[in-house]
Amino acid sequence: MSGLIAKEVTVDCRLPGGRSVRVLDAIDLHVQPGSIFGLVGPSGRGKTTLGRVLAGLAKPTSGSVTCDGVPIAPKLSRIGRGRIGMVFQSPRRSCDPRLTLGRTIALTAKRDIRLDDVLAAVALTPDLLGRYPVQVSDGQLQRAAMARVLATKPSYLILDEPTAMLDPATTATLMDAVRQFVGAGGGALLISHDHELVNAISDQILSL
Ligand SMILES: Nc1ncnc2c1ncn2[C@@H]1O[C@H](COP(=O)(O)OP(=O)(O)OP(=O)(O)O)[C@@H](O)[C@H]1O
Repeated sequence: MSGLIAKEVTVDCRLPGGRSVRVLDAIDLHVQPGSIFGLVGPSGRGKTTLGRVLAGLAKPTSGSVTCDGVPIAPKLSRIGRGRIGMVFQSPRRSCDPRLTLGRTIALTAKRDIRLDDVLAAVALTPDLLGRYPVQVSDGQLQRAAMARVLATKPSYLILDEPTAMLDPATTATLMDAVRQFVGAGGGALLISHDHELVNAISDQILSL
């Protein structure tokens, strides 16, 4: 079946002392191609954990994730790996400080990607490409992080609080890029504390 689909995803985490805590309990969700799925909920409810499981970055204790029928969890397939792109809250933590923005984007870009289109989608001007992360603002770096993910041509985007550190103008630019991605047939999961933003942009919302 098409879509990024979680079935009965359960995650238990170990605490110091060996005790285990259930972070996610049999969660189902379906991110359809061409749509935005909003994920909201109070701090500590497991939104990031679920995003990481959906991206294949963390294993669930039980349950499964498939991406257009390809397994992501419990076992991540090689084909599944490239289908999902994740944008994190902090671009400073997700971008290598030793690489210019241009190199950051080019390093994992698909060969046939039109870089100009990707840069235009996030309103990143070419003069910024020669700069290192320390030489740009958080908003500029987050747009580069988004460009890096778009340049891998994912089928699905998972955005974990991508606008938490950004001003309204940069937030609008990033959300426009998400709408454009979805308009071209991609599916997006937007994790955010910002209910107003999630309500405005999402086709479907799950509250954890
Ligand atoms: N490796 C871990 N070991 C133990 N507990 C963990 C681990 N990772 C996450 N947790 C716990 O799982 C719960 C969910 O964390 P998670 O970061 O997914 O929540 P969240 O909803 O994204 O929170 P926030 O909105 O504050 O980012 C938290 O209570 C956290 O303490």
